[in-house]
Amino acid sequence: MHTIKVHDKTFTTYLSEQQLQSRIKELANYINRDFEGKKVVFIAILNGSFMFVADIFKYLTIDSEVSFIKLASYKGLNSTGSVTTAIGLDTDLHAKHVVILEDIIDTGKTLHYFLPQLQHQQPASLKIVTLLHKAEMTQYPVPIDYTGFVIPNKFVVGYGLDYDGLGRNYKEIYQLEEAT
Ligand SMILES: O=P(O)(O)OC[C@H]1O[C@H](OP(=O)(O)OP(=O)(O)O)[C@H](O)[C@@H]1O
Ligand SMILES: Nc1nc2[nH]cnc2c(=O)[nH]1
Ligand SMILES: [Mg+2]
Repeated sequence: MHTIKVHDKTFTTYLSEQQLQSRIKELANYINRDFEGKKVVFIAILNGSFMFVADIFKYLTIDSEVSFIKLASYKGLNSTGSVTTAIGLDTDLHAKHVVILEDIIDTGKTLHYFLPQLQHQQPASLKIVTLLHKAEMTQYPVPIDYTGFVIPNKFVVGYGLDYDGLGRNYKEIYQLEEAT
């Protein structure tokens, strides 16, 4: 088991690079199958999703556009209770097939806040992909269509996910060590 230190906290390996990459390839294949012959606009939610989006995109074989938006709700280890939009949507989604790409769905607040803004544009279809889902924490209903891994209620970093701005630059995902 490998440990890393991010700020004042210690994290241990939870998902290896190999586990992540093979699951991401599977997710891409489901999307390729389900949207065969269609064009899809992927909406990537920054910052956390940047590595996931870069990797899943390499496995897509359908016509794929991408548009980035920046939402944030977390400070340190906890949800702040409010979601802010720092970079908004610049793409018209009317009658398009839209797929949201998230790194993690935890309380569900971020997407619960954002989904009505997308639905308002009346896309032809709207699906959600998340690499990680902290299922036992999700209090806001979010209709997830594709999940990489259901994970326990422990704070994770790496592979795009941060703890107070740091820790995004790892190929693996790490879990917070319990205080003893
Ligand atoms: O389901 P929720 O409880 O809303 O949590 C999920 C959100 O939290 C993280 O973003 P964060 O606010 O940390 O912003 P970041 O991606 O810029 O780190 C993550 O990328 C999701 O967007
Ligand atoms: N880095 C990180 N961001 C999150 N946002 C919501 N849950 C988490 C988590 O466990 N880790
Ligand atoms: Mg964050």
